[in-house]
Amino acid sequence: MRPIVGIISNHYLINDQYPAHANGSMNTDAVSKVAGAMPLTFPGDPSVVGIDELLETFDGFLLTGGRPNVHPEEYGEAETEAHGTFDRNRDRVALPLIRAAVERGQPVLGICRGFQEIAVAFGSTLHPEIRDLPGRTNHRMPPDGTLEEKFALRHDVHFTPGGPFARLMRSETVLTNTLHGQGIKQPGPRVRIDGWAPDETPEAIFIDGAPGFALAVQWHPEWNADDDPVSRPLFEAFGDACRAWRAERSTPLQRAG
Ligand SMILES: N[C@@H](CCC(=O)NCCCC(=O)O)C(=O)O
Repeated sequence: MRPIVGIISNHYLINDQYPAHANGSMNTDAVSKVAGAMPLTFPGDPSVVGIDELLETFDGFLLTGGRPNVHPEEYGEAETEAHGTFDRNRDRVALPLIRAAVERGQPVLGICRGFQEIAVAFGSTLHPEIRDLPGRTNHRMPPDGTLEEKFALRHDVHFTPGGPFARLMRSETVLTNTLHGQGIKQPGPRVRIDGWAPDETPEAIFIDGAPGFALAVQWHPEWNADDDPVSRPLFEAFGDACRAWRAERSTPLQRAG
Protein backbone atom coordinates (compact mmCIF):
# COMPACT_ATOMS: atom_id res chain seq x y z
CA MET A 1 0.00 0.00 0.00
CA ARG A 2 1.21 3.53 -0.72
CA PRO A 3 2.17 5.76 2.20
CA ILE A 4 -0.58 8.19 3.19
CA VAL A 5 0.24 11.90 3.08
CA GLY A 6 -1.89 14.35 5.04
CA ILE A 7 -2.41 17.59 3.13
CA ILE A 8 -3.57 20.48 5.28
CA SER A 9 -6.51 22.43 3.92
CA ASN A 10 -7.35 26.10 3.76
CA HIS A 11 -10.68 27.49 4.84
CA TYR A 12 -12.91 28.97 2.09
CA LEU A 13 -16.40 30.41 1.78
CA ILE A 14 -17.85 28.93 -1.41
CA ASN A 15 -20.12 31.45 -3.14
CA ASP A 16 -19.30 33.76 -0.22
CA GLN A 17 -21.55 31.74 2.07
CA TYR A 18 -20.75 28.04 2.22
CA PRO A 19 -17.84 27.22 4.60
CA ALA A 20 -15.43 24.66 3.20
CA HIS A 21 -12.01 23.11 3.73
CA ALA A 22 -10.05 22.64 0.52
CA ASN A 23 -6.66 22.61 -1.14
CA GLY A 24 -5.54 22.87 -4.72
CA SER A 25 -5.71 19.70 -6.79
CA MET A 26 -2.16 20.47 -7.91
CA ASN A 27 -1.11 19.37 -4.42
CA THR A 28 -2.99 16.07 -4.51
CA ASP A 29 -1.73 15.40 -8.05
CA ALA A 30 1.90 16.01 -7.08
CA VAL A 31 1.62 13.80 -3.98
CA SER A 32 0.02 10.95 -5.93
CA LYS A 33 1.77 11.13 -9.30
CA VAL A 34 5.25 12.27 -8.27
CA ALA A 35 5.68 11.37 -4.60
CA GLY A 36 3.80 8.10 -5.16
CA ALA A 37 1.69 8.47 -2.01
CA MET A 38 -2.02 8.52 -1.27
CA PRO A 39 -3.08 12.17 -0.76
CA LEU A 40 -5.71 12.81 1.93
CA THR A 41 -6.77 16.33 2.86
CA PHE A 42 -7.42 17.11 6.50
CA PRO A 43 -9.12 20.20 7.97
CA GLY A 44 -6.88 22.92 9.36
CA ASP A 45 -9.24 23.27 12.32
CA PRO A 46 -8.36 22.19 15.89
CA SER A 47 -12.05 21.77 16.76
CA VAL A 48 -12.29 18.74 14.43
CA VAL A 49 -8.81 17.18 14.36
CA GLY A 50 -6.23 16.45 17.06
CA ILE A 51 -2.45 16.53 16.64
CA ASP A 52 -1.88 13.03 18.03
CA GLU A 53 -4.49 11.44 15.76
CA LEU A 54 -3.01 13.23 12.75
CA LEU A 55 0.46 11.94 13.64
CA GLU A 56 -0.84 8.40 13.94
CA THR A 57 -2.99 8.55 10.80
CA PHE A 58 -0.50 9.84 8.26
CA ASP A 59 2.99 8.84 7.13
CA GLY A 60 3.95 12.40 6.19
CA PHE A 61 2.55 15.91 5.88
CA LEU A 62 2.34 18.46 3.12
CA LEU A 63 1.82 22.04 4.39
CA THR A 64 0.37 23.82 1.36
CA GLY A 65 0.20 27.42 0.20
CA GLY A 66 -2.56 29.75 1.23
CA ARG A 67 -3.47 33.39 0.85
CA PRO A 68 -4.03 34.03 4.59
CA ASN A 69 -0.86 34.73 6.60
CA VAL A 70 0.50 33.18 9.79
CA HIS A 71 -0.66 35.47 12.59
CA PRO A 72 2.25 37.62 13.88
CA GLU A 73 1.47 36.75 17.49
CA GLU A 74 2.79 33.27 16.62
CA TYR A 75 6.22 34.88 16.32
CA GLY A 76 5.82 37.46 19.07
CA GLU A 77 4.80 40.49 17.04
CA ALA A 78 1.71 42.69 17.03
CA GLU A 79 -0.85 42.52 14.23
CA THR A 80 -0.79 45.42 11.77
CA GLU A 81 -2.76 46.18 8.63
CA ALA A 82 0.24 45.06 6.59
CA HIS A 83 -0.18 41.50 7.88
CA GLY A 84 -3.34 41.08 5.82
CA THR A 85 -5.72 38.21 6.46
CA PHE A 86 -5.32 35.23 8.76
CA ASP A 87 -6.47 31.64 9.25
CA ARG A 88 -6.07 31.17 12.99
CA ASN A 89 -7.53 27.67 12.95
CA ARG A 90 -4.91 26.55 10.47
CA ASP A 91 -2.19 28.21 12.58
CA ARG A 92 -3.40 26.28 15.62
CA VAL A 93 -3.16 22.94 13.82
CA ALA A 94 -0.14 23.49 11.57
CA LEU A 95 2.37 24.87 14.07
CA PRO A 96 2.09 22.20 16.80
CA LEU A 97 1.74 19.47 14.16
CA ILE A 98 4.95 20.59 12.44
CA ARG A 99 6.90 20.66 15.71
CA ALA A 100 5.69 17.22 16.78
CA ALA A 101 6.18 15.58 13.37
CA VAL A 102 9.65 17.01 12.84
CA GLU A 103 10.84 16.01 16.31
CA ARG A 104 9.87 12.38 15.75
CA GLY A 105 11.26 12.23 12.23
CA GLN A 106 7.91 12.10 10.43
CA PRO A 107 8.36 13.64 6.95
CA VAL A 108 7.19 17.24 6.52
CA LEU A 109 7.28 19.24 3.29
CA GLY A 110 6.28 22.92 3.32
CA ILE A 111 5.20 25.04 0.34
CA CYS A 112 4.86 28.84 0.43
CA ARG A 113 2.58 29.44 3.43
CA GLY A 114 3.70 26.00 4.60
CA PHE A 115 7.33 27.17 4.31
CA GLN A 116 6.46 30.11 6.54
CA GLU A 117 4.62 27.85 9.00
CA ILE A 118 7.65 25.55 9.34
CA ALA A 119 9.92 28.57 9.76
CA VAL A 120 7.67 30.08 12.46
CA ALA A 121 7.14 26.73 14.17
CA PHE A 122 10.90 26.68 14.76
CA GLY A 123 11.28 30.24 15.96
CA SER A 124 11.54 32.40 12.86
CA THR A 125 9.93 35.79 12.34
CA LEU A 126 8.39 37.02 9.08
CA HIS A 127 8.32 40.24 7.08
CA PRO A 128 4.66 41.10 6.21
CA GLU A 129 5.53 42.63 2.83
CA ILE A 130 8.99 41.89 1.48
CA ARG A 131 8.64 44.04 -1.62
CA ASP A 132 8.75 47.07 0.69
CA LEU A 133 12.24 46.14 1.88
CA PRO A 134 15.28 47.88 0.34
CA GLY A 135 16.68 45.94 -2.62
CA ARG A 136 13.83 43.42 -2.73
CA THR A 137 11.61 42.71 -5.72
CA ASN A 138 7.89 41.89 -5.83
CA HIS A 139 7.39 38.18 -5.26
CA ARG A 140 3.62 38.35 -5.29
CA MET A 141 1.38 36.43 -7.64
CA PRO A 142 0.36 38.61 -10.65
CA PRO A 143 -3.18 39.82 -9.83
CA ASP A 144 -4.48 39.10 -13.33
CA GLY A 145 -3.84 36.64 -16.10
CA THR A 146 -4.07 32.92 -16.66
CA LEU A 147 -2.97 30.26 -14.19
CA GLU A 148 0.02 29.62 -16.46
CA GLU A 149 0.98 33.30 -16.19
CA LYS A 150 0.53 33.32 -12.39
CA PHE A 151 2.70 30.22 -11.96
CA ALA A 152 5.25 31.22 -14.58
CA LEU A 153 8.92 30.73 -13.68
CA ARG A 154 10.12 34.16 -12.53
CA HIS A 155 13.38 34.04 -10.64
CA ASP A 156 16.44 31.95 -9.87
CA VAL A 157 17.03 30.32 -6.52
CA HIS A 158 20.64 29.80 -5.53
CA PHE A 159 21.37 26.94 -3.12
CA THR A 160 24.28 26.54 -0.73
CA PRO A 161 26.96 24.59 -2.64
CA GLY A 162 26.95 21.01 -1.36
CA GLY A 163 23.86 21.68 0.77
CA PRO A 164 20.79 19.41 0.92
CA PHE A 165 18.90 21.27 -1.82
CA ALA A 166 21.88 21.50 -4.18
CA ARG A 167 22.43 17.77 -3.74
CA LEU A 168 18.74 16.98 -4.15
CA MET A 169 18.33 19.16 -7.26
CA ARG A 170 21.82 18.28 -8.58
CA SER A 171 22.29 21.97 -9.26
CA GLU A 172 23.22 25.08 -7.28
CA THR A 173 20.81 27.26 -9.23
CA VAL A 174 17.22 26.55 -10.29
CA LEU A 175 14.39 28.62 -11.80
CA THR A 176 11.12 28.89 -9.88
CA ASN A 177 7.76 30.58 -9.78
CA THR A 178 6.85 33.01 -6.99
CA LEU A 179 3.47 33.80 -5.41
CA HIS A 180 4.08 35.29 -1.98
CA GLY A 181 4.09 38.61 -0.19
CA GLN A 182 5.72 37.56 3.08
CA GLY A 183 9.13 36.07 3.78
CA ILE A 184 11.48 35.05 6.56
CA LYS A 185 12.84 38.05 8.49
CA GLN A 186 14.93 36.29 11.16
CA PRO A 187 15.39 32.49 11.00
CA GLY A 188 14.91 30.53 14.19
CA PRO A 189 17.90 28.82 15.86
CA ARG A 190 17.42 25.52 13.98
CA VAL A 191 16.10 26.97 10.73
CA ARG A 192 18.83 26.66 8.11
CA ILE A 193 18.33 28.82 5.04
CA ASP A 194 19.71 26.82 2.13
CA GLY A 195 18.43 28.78 -0.87
CA TRP A 196 17.94 32.45 -1.76
CA ALA A 197 16.37 34.48 -4.55
CA PRO A 198 18.66 37.00 -6.31
CA ASP A 199 17.30 39.73 -3.98
CA GLU A 200 18.37 37.62 -0.95
CA THR A 201 14.84 36.53 -0.07
CA PRO A 202 15.03 33.12 1.68
CA GLU A 203 13.53 30.46 -0.62
CA ALA A 204 14.54 27.07 0.81
CA ILE A 205 15.03 25.85 4.39
CA PHE A 206 15.60 22.72 6.38
CA ILE A 207 15.43 22.13 10.13
CA ASP A 208 18.84 21.47 11.66
CA GLY A 209 18.98 18.30 13.73
CA ALA A 210 15.67 16.97 12.39
CA PRO A 211 15.81 13.14 12.42
CA GLY A 212 13.72 12.97 9.25
CA PHE A 213 12.72 14.85 6.11
CA ALA A 214 11.99 18.46 7.13
CA LEU A 215 12.31 20.68 4.07
CA ALA A 216 10.34 23.67 2.84
CA VAL A 217 10.36 25.96 -0.17
CA GLN A 218 8.87 29.42 -0.62
CA TRP A 219 7.89 28.76 -4.25
CA HIS A 220 5.22 26.37 -5.63
CA PRO A 221 6.72 23.06 -6.81
CA GLU A 222 3.25 21.48 -7.02
CA TRP A 223 2.66 23.46 -10.22
CA ASN A 224 3.52 21.21 -13.17
CA ALA A 225 5.24 18.86 -10.70
CA ASP A 226 5.16 15.92 -13.09
CA ASP A 227 7.27 17.70 -15.68
CA ASP A 228 9.27 20.29 -13.76
CA PRO A 229 12.91 19.18 -13.19
CA VAL A 230 12.99 21.07 -9.88
CA SER A 231 9.66 19.82 -8.52
CA ARG A 232 10.14 16.17 -9.38
CA PRO A 233 13.19 15.40 -7.20
CA LEU A 234 11.64 17.28 -4.27
CA PHE A 235 8.38 15.33 -4.33
CA GLU A 236 10.18 12.05 -5.10
CA ALA A 237 12.45 12.50 -2.08
CA PHE A 238 9.44 13.39 0.07
CA GLY A 239 7.64 10.26 -1.13
CA ASP A 240 10.69 8.10 -0.39
CA ALA A 241 10.82 9.51 3.15
CA CYS A 242 7.13 8.74 3.65
CA ARG A 243 7.63 5.18 2.36
CA ALA A 244 10.52 4.68 4.78
CA TRP A 245 8.44 6.05 7.64
CA ARG A 246 5.57 3.68 6.81
CA ALA A 247 7.91 0.69 6.51
CA GLU A 248 9.41 1.42 9.94
CA ARG A 249 5.95 1.67 11.47
CA SER A 250 4.86 -1.75 10.23
CA THR A 251 6.80 -3.75 12.83
CA PRO A 252 7.89 -7.40 12.03
CA LEU A 253 5.09 -8.67 14.31
CA GLN A 254 2.51 -6.84 12.21
CA ARG A 255 4.16 -8.13 9.00
CA ALA A 256 3.71 -11.70 10.25
CA GLY A 257 0.01 -11.05 9.93
N1 LIG B 1 0.12 34.19 2.39
C1 LIG B 1 1.56 33.97 2.31
C2 LIG B 1 1.85 32.70 1.53
C3 LIG B 1 1.45 32.89 0.10
C4 LIG B 1 0.97 31.61 -0.55
O1 LIG B 1 0.92 30.54 0.03
N2 LIG B 1 0.56 31.78 -1.81
C5 LIG B 1 -0.08 30.71 -2.48
C6 LIG B 1 -1.53 31.01 -2.61
C7 LIG B 1 -1.74 32.04 -3.71
C8 LIG B 1 -3.11 32.67 -3.57
O2 LIG B 1 -4.10 31.90 -3.46
O3 LIG B 1 -3.09 33.89 -3.47
C9 LIG B 1 2.29 35.15 1.64
O4 LIG B 1 1.59 35.96 1.00
O5 LIG B 1 3.51 35.23 1.75
